[in-house]
Amino acid sequence: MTAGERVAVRTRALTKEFRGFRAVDSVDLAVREGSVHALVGPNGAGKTTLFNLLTGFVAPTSGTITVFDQDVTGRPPEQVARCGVARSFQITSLFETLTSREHVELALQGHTRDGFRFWRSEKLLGRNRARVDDLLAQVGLLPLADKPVGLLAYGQKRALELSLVLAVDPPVMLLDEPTAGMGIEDVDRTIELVRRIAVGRTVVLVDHNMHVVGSLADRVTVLQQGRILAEGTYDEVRNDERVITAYLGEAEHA
Ligand SMILES: Nc1ncnc2c1ncn2[C@@H]1O[C@H](COP(=O)(O)OP(=O)(O)OP(=O)(O)O)[C@@H](O)[C@H]1O
Repeated sequence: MTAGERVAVRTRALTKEFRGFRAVDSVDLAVREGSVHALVGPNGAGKTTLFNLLTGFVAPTSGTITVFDQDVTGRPPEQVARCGVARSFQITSLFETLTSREHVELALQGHTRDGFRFWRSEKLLGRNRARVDDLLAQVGLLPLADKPVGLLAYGQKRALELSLVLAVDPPVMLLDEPTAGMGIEDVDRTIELVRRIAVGRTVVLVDHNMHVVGSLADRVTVLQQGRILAEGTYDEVRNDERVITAYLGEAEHA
């Protein structure tokens, strides 16, 4: 099997019940290595729950999850992360008084386990500094590296969050609504950013914005009431009658 045909993340009959209610119902998902795979669906379709299952934040009721053929079913988040899966968060979780540089330094230290070493060699500090600069440059924040995060614009904070996921250098990156709450300019900048950082990685993306999904996703899985309703390329799923009906239903309901 060549790279690109390998499956990075696979679920089989994955199910999560909350007091008898199936939020995720028998989901068979195969995310190909190197692809950007979007999870979409109307409100309450189970996207966030599936996302939480894939990262170990929620334990499944039944079914299995494998990462590069390694069974991670029921493993806690830190163990899933060790298998190469890192996630971003929808909710801004930054420290307003720390700078972007300090955030990335902390993320790198946490990742490399240097966090609790009070003495660190000049060489190590120098190496980390180059890496911090590189990560900040990748997300366009190097010129603002020493500004307290509280003074950054919303889109810049979201870019910083992406750099914190990148610091872990994960083979599989899960992005939860990276463009939520953004204006159109920031959305387009974030699309470019995700496209760049997706090179050489597998990305699972949840986003409500169909412009984002259409621009980035190689493959789209549409969920409805916890089940897979349709799957294919963006063009395939957006022309699928069942998908149109599901979204129209939601619009009418709203
Ligand atoms: N901890 C929980 N306890 C009970 N029910 C839950 C819990 N988490 C989610 N649910 C329910 O499971 C269903 C799927 O929710 P989920 O948040 O995964 O959907 P979603 O597709 O991410 O929706 P949205 O687009 O609105 O974020 C919903 O009906 C929700 O109310």
